[in-house]
Amino acid sequence: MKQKFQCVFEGVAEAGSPTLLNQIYTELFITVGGTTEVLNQHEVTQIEWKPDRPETSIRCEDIFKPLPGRNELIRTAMTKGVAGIGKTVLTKKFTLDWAEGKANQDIHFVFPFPFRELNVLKEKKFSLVELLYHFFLEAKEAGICRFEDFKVLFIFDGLDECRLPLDFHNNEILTDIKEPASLDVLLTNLIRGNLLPSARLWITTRPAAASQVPPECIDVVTEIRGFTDPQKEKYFRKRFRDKEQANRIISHIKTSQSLHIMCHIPVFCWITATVLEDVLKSRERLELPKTLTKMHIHFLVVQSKMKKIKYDGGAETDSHWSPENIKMIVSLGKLAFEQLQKGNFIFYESDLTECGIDIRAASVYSGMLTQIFKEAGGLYQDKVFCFVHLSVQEFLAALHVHLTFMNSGINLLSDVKARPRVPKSTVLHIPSKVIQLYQSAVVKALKSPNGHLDLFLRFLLGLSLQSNQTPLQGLLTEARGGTKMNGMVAKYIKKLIRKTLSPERSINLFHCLNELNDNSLTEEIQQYLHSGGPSTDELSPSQWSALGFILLSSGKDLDVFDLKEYSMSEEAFLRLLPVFKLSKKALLSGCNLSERSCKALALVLSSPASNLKVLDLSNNDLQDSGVQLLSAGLESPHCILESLCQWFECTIRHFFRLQANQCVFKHHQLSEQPWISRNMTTQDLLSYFLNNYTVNLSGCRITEKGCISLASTLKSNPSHLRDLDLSYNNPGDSGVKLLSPGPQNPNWRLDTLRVDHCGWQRLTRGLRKYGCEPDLDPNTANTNLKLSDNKRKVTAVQQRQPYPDHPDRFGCVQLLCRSALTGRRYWEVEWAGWVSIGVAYRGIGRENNAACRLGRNHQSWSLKCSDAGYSVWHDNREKVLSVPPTSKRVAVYVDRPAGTLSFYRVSSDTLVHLHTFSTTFTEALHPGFLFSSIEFSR
Ligand SMILES: Nc1ncnc2c1ncn2[C@@H]1O[C@H](COP(=O)(O)OP(=O)(O)OP(=O)(O)O)[C@@H](O)[C@H]1O
Repeated sequence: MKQKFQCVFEGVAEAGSPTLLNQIYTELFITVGGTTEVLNQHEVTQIEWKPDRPETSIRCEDIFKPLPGRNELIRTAMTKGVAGIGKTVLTKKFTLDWAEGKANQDIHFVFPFPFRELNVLKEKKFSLVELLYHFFLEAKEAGICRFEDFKVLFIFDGLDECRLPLDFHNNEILTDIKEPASLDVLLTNLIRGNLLPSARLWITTRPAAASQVPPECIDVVTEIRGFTDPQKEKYFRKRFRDKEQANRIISHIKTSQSLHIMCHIPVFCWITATVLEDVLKSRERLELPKTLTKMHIHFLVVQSKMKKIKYDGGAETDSHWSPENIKMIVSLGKLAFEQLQKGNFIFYESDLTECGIDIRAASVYSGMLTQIFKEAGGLYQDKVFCFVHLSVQEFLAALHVHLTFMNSGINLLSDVKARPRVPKSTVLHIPSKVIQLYQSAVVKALKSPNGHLDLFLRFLLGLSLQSNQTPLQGLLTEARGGTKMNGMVAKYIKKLIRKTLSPERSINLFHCLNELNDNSLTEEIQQYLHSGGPSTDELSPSQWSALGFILLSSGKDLDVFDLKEYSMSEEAFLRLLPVFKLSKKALLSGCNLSERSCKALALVLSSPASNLKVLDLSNNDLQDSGVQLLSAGLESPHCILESLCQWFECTIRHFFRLQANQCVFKHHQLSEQPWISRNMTTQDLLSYFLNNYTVNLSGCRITEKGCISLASTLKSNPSHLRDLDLSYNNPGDSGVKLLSPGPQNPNWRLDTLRVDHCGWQRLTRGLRKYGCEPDLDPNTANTNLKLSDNKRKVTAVQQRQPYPDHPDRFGCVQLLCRSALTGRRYWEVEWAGWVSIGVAYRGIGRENNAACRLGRNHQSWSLKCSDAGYSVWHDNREKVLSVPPTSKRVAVYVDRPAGTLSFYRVSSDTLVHLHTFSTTFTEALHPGFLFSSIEFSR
């Protein structure tokens, strides 16, 4: 075992020449939790274990250790992870550590089975013991047969590559390890625990295939999330022993944000290392690859160059697309595609010959194809082959389909019989034919139950970009495609995303849009999360990180991070932290954030990479404890925050402006500020704010308890505080007394203590603490509007109401509320039919013409609601919103001093943000309602 697992084959220069696993192995970030489920929620029972948040990470050797706080033994573990994230390498490292006596020594036998190798036994019958003997001759030779007496671990790597039906529901029950059965029956019984229940099982898979195993068979799900930033660096340092070279490569990677992000996937680190080694050597100034396809194209270019120079005796200046190379790539592409379609990842010599590949030449081309020899004899008397990594097979398969279409006009994805033999020049100029190629690829990929064409699809779409075709010129007769065509394909994909697909599938389609350089990708993701898509809880951590990854690599300007645009939930915030991290301005107002987010925020603020300058945290439930955590981040020398809008709703911008470059502030100006010392505690900092600036603690759910600590903070320092805003809290009489200037507080110089709008209702979380009940004004009501007796309901009716004439009465079918809105106000409206809900200045025109309607002038703002959808109106300009009107309740929130008016859809008590107007309100505002004059509704 030691011998077998100490090497990995990574497509190094010489065929089959190995790299020592321990030399390159870099720790991976693995989290515990998640589900095996990828299809619709209701179809599969969720496994009951919920991930502990923030995520629990575990080490490779601890996969089978009981989870903290749970003593149950883990029989079956499943490790999920996207392509190239390191699943196979992880299982190898686990096995090697065990074989070397470093870990898991309680296990007596480890039997690793790559699914791709089991596939070839599909037709045969074995007993479990025979299967073990077949693959592990040592066990047979040692005469071990009572496996139930030992602690045995089976590792099944690559469930996504499994071509057995795994029919858990209909396969017969098998309990005898000596009874022969088909491999499918053997495996399903082993996994169900009927066969050898004492064994432990470890299954690895790409996420899309995880659901092939019923969730109740899995005790724990772990996810490989790839390399963290320090791990990426470690990887390159291990890879390049020469310190100088490692430094150059690392700093090079850091220059491209998306490349740096992409390197969280180990296989990219490996490809990047191979590509960059070459890029940095060459004198050409190559643009760094930023997408999956680009990366693989570069990889191919590098391999072709290597082959030309090393094996074909070519010069560096010769074209690397020599006739031999082209022939080889065409053959490899054919092999990759044909075998991928069949679901094969291991090939025999005959498969290669069929595609015109000469084995000797193939072994030379070791970067692309690695020979593996089955040492244990048995099944593999022949040489068998596989691509160095599955993603390389998927890329070459896509390249083959692309080249075939571009060079001969044949769509390999269409039905063979339906392939017309049309001359290429004709086909390539028929947009519908080109689109058909991509559409058939999308449909095929979506149909695959285990997502085995997902990556292929991404590559195929990536190859349709002209910019990606340029480095392949020489292989291609000429570059084709165009932005218009790409736009049409993107449109088709977006349509599909709007259908309810599993998150896994939708995410792959987002990846596809990213490959197509689609510039509305960010909006598409926002819309996906907002409407129709999964609830924030339904997405697994890796799906969130995929979304984050797509957003980050989309190349879109993410300077402003407005959480409301994605989802107003703490979960979404924590999951989208990588996107937030890169922003300069973060708008997190009213997003249900709590103390948990403060911890994460503090980490970001104190990170040297943080760009954040403006942070709006108003209307969240941070509370005292959260603010304490946040302060730790603010104290960091790396924090460059200039404006923390309404943090704790405190107006302390002045302080932060002082810290615009806090390093300077910390090291130089500190000494000049006698009241600040380098070791200031959070409490000291708070005192500092309180003593030096106008403080606004409005709407912070502060009670008498909070007032006691405020008072003590103020007392502990000679206070200079002049103005304290405690409005929208519930300090109670005693709290107010504690803070009020008077004989009991002789040091107070407080001129103003604001305690307006206070009361118990202000302790409600979120915006509802600003709740009010608008009172409909009958004097403004149009005569086609009927008010209920309690003035809480208005209905548009055809019969004119006998209202007396009044100068305030509207000619169009609308009305206003009586009381003007002050401060912050929140109300909810239930609607039906066609209604515009909004606010207006009292002076809005009363005539019966379009310009007097809500939203059709500069004096009013409105949200139009109808079954067809929402749109917002102001100054006669309409913006149609993409959120569907799945609920008949909307909420309106006005912060008059801040100049914001927000609309939300209320769905079972949660608010989905629809739109926010930001302006300066110059007059008193009144809620108002406009009805369609044609369709009378409530
Ligand atoms: N922990 C690691 N340390 C160093 N290199 C790694 C590590 N994990 C993966 N790699 C590199 O990434 C490549 C791909 O890893 P691996 O084959 O384990 O991915 P995978 O998750 O099994 O992918 P797939 O689902 O496509 O089969 C490896 O060949 C190796 O070069």
